[in-house]
Amino acid sequence: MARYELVKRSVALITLTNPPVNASSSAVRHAIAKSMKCALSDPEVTAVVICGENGSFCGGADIREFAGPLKGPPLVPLLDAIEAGEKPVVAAIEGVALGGGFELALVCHYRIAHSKARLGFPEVTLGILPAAGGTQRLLRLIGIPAAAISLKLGIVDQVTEQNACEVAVEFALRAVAKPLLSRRVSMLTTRCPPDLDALLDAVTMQVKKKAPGVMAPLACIQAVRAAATMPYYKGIKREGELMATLFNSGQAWALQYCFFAQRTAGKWTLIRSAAVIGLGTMGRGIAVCLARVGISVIAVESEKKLLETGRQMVIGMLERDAKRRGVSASLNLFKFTLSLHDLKDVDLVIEVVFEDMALKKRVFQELSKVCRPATLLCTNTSGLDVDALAGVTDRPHLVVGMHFFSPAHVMKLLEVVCGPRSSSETIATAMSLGKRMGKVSVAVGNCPGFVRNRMLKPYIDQATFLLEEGATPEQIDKALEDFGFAMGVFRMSDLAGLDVGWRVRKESGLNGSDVDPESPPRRRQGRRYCLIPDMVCEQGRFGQKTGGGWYMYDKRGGTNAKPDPLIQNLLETYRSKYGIQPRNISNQEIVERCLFALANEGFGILEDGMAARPEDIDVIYLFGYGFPRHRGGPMFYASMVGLERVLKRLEHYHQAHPDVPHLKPSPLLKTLVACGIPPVQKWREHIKTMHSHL
Ligand SMILES: CCCCCCCCCCCCCC(=O)CC(=O)SCCNC(=O)CCNC(=O)[C@H](O)C(C)(C)COP(=O)(O)OP(=O)(O)OC[C@H]1O[C@@H](n2cnc3c(N)ncnc32)[C@H](O)[C@@H]1OP(=O)(O)O
Ligand SMILES: NC(=O)C1=CN([C@@H]2O[C@H](COP(=O)(O)OP(=O)(O)OC[C@H]3O[C@@H](n4cnc5c(N)ncnc54)[C@H](O)[C@@H]3O)[C@@H](O)[C@H]2O)C=CC1
Repeated sequence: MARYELVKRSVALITLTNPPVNASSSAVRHAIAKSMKCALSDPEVTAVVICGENGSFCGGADIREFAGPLKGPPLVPLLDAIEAGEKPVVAAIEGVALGGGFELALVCHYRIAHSKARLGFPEVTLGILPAAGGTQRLLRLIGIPAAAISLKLGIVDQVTEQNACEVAVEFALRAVAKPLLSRRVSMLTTRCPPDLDALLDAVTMQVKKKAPGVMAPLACIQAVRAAATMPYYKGIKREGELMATLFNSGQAWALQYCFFAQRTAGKWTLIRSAAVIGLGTMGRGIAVCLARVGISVIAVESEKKLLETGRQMVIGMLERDAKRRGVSASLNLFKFTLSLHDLKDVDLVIEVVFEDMALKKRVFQELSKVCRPATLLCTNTSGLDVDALAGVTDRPHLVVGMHFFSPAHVMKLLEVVCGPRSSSETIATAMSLGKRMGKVSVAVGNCPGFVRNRMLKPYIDQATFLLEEGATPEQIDKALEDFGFAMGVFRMSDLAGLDVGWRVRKESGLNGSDVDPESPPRRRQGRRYCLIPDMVCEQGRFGQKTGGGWYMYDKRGGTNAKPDPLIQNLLETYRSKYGIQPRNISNQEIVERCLFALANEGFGILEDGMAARPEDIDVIYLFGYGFPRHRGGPMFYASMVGLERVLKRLEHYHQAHPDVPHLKPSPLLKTLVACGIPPVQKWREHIKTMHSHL
């Protein structure tokens, strides 16, 4: 609830840690009290900085605790002790410092605020008033009446654009030798206008007119009068009396109820029950994601034995997950069945059977018959046409893709695939269900591979072409890992499984019996094609799960990748068979060809209207492929390299490899260069919205 650490050898840094807004719950107050005691008693510590985690200083008291008996250290003595301490305390304010959070900042001897920080006392909207000295201290600091900018008023000592905490630590070091007396706000005298009574009477009239019958604003005016006319110790007593009256009033209860009701209302959900069809690799994880957020799940398999295996896997995953999160496993939310007829009442179905269009169509036809008319029908296909599935149902507007990534209960990304007939409500429901499951949901258009996998193809193609030309999997992976990826393309493919892509290539006629026997070597469907990935799969090497793929592993499921002489051998034989003279390939060429081809496809996707914004593509790659965050995502990276350079290099590589269409610069990239290279946030202004599929 608060982290305590020593920084710069002599500054105690207290970080409030109570997400989402670091509200000062009883546990947080307890942690502050303990940390302050440590800081004040440690001779090494010369100054203290208080800040909040995740960009929020403190959103005030934990309003949920107002409903029960008051627990934990009371705030007033805790704050008084901070102010009275003999070591300078600096508040580093980012995000919000509201209510009790602002009161905490006011007892600090100095306040450093980020320029976007929000400070204030919203208590009146909850039917109470700032009752931990807030009314007394703020007025002593800024006088009556007051309205202007915090810095001018002297509420904060420094406004910064940088990390407020780092600035505060430096500030604290400089404050060590300075006297603290004048920094204790409760010791100041309130600056009052001569006509105080008239001013407060006028404000009272206004408040009565604007909010007739509402108690809290009137109590605030009385507290202001106390701050103006009484010494601090009497003023705070008066503030407490006013709070006691308000705190137990029906008005406070009603207003606090409204605060949460407003937020609960926003969480209205259509989905209480769902079904998952197919308990293989993906179905199990998806079932766990649903149950984790309290949705009851009917899980369907095709055979008794598979159902039992699936059941055991799901239960195991749920139990491990619950243990990790310190909650009890929600096993009672599950029903396992072999019959689709059990799905007649569910709100939503996610189909997760094999990637086979004929099979999926049969499932969707059957679902149309058994599910009630309002049930949403979703597919986890990794690339099949969502609209073709919608077309076999009686409700194409209620069909949408929900494309999870493996392992589904871990990976954050969810692509919500919008078919041309998916209704806005259907898309919105899938998006909000994704959010509810803790996913980062991105709406994408219905094109082969959608966004992530469509972009992955040119990226992987380039890597395999580089293999043909003379590179090794290790060299390519090393170059990409040096760029920032946790795993290079081959190690990542071994982890995901090579058979998935192999099956997709077979289905699209790129290998197997459907290949045109007249095709020239290393060409398919009119373009360059590398046969090496198929040859690896033909040897039963599917990656980690089979103990070998692009690398060798010590056992099936092993993760320790070692270069495999067998692959080296295969590459040499392949090159000599096709008369390829291997050449030295630089890391720069590896990174450029893989990443510029990736971004180039991204431009194509934007142009086709399959993603709404470059930001969407970057988020897909950050959360769905581990693109190094410090590079911003493929589109942002392209903008940082400079679009002109990306264009030139693509032109260069396309000239060298004219049979690789993915290297041909996309028209949108050319347009952006031609119109002065706008920043990434402005690209959408140059995308023809008439083509948008979203
Ligand atoms: C004999 C009787 C004697 C009685 C004497 C009584 C003495 C009692 C002494 C008590 C003295 C304490 C004085 C004090 O500290 C007073 C206070 O501080 S009251 C609280 C003042 N703060 C606020 O009013 C802030 C409220 N929050 C907001 O305005 C917004 O949430 C905020 C701007 C911070 C963020 O907005 P946004 O980004 O839009 O997010 P949400 O609004 O959706 O919120 C996200 C999430 O966080 C929950 N939440 C936010 N603030 C609080 C909070 N203060 N306490 C608890 N929870 C909070 C919010 O509910 C959302 O969660 P959900 O799960 O979605 O609901
Ligand atoms: N494996 C992956 O990394 C990813 C897969 N996908 C997609 O998810 C879907 C499933 O893939 P996986 O889980 O990997 O396959 P899988 O082969 O592991 O599991 C499929 C399951 O569906 C079951 N099944 C088949 N027909 C059925 C029927 N009529 N009724 C009930 N169950 C039936 C099978 O018994 C099997 O358990 C595919 O469309 C795939 O393209 C999507 C994203 C990633």
